[in-house]
Amino acid sequence: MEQLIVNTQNLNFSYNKTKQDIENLELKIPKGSIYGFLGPNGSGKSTTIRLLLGLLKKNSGSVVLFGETFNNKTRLKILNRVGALIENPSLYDHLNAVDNLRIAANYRQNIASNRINEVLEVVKLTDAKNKRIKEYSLGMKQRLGLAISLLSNPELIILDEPTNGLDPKGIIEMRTLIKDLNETYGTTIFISSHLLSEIERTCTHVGIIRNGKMIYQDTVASLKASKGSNIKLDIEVDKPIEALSILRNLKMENISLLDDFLQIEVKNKEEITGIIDVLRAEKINIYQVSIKNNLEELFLSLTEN
Ligand SMILES: Nc1ncnc2c1ncn2[C@@H]1O[C@H](COP(=O)(O)OP(=O)(O)OP(=O)(O)O)[C@@H](O)[C@H]1O
Repeated sequence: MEQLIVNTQNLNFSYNKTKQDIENLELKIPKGSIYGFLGPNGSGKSTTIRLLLGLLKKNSGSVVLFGETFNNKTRLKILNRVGALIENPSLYDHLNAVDNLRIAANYRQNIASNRINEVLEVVKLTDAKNKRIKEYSLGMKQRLGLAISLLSNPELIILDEPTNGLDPKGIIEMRTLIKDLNETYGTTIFISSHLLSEIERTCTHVGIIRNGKMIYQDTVASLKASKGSNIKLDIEVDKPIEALSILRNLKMENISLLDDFLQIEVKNKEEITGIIDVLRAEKINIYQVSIKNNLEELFLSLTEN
């Protein structure tokens, strides 16, 4: 059986009596996975992370990390094996990366002096290590935050919305870094996001949370397999009503019209070429053909109230 790095059982928490913010949560993060924790805003991702790190006190249930139950006695021992980046890292703006890392290292136990250069290398900030943080981009700050969380060589890294606010370049750099850490060092990574596309690209496992309840938990491959095999298309044409009747005359099913778009469901990609050929032969101008992301639809249907 696969080893679980994080395992919560019947975890319950509420900020106040008016509502249950986390309800019977069973979070299961396998060793060596990149686990994406996905849910809309306010679904309970940050609260769960705070419960895992002992920053909030649960009402009931248990939190087991590395096979050990989290409590006052085991807290420090467990947290020594965890690195976390939650919200924006707190950095000293007027100091450079090396000094920031030195200060952070002083708060931790037994960090070897060469570890600072090692983590800078891992997050690809060696060339910028002497620059002051006020000259850093948000992406560089996030990577330095990650470097700080790597100082103690953690077996588990927890990242709360690590790509929030980053530009496309910053997002790609962070994504690559996460995958490299997982592949090179076997680090288990827990990453929260409200973006399915982010999780789909980076993660091996996924847990979907809504209103504090886990509503789906499996591998990303299983989630993709459950989306169904039909392909949904939107085709924008100049004469939508004519195009609709041409295709209906061909006995095509699953066609409808929304504004100037034909919405069609086909069984395979070859059918798409066939449809385009028929429409072009009838002098229908095609402006765009887009394939809908079925996974996105599945996520929405899972998370909609
Ligand atoms: N300090 C707090 N006091 C009271 N309620 C809170 C507090 N922090 C969060 N909540 C509530 O708890 C629920 C879960 O919030 P949480 O921040 O964990 O969600 P989230 O999934 O991380 O959302 P986001 O993506 O917006 O960060 C929400 O209903 C939120 O309003």
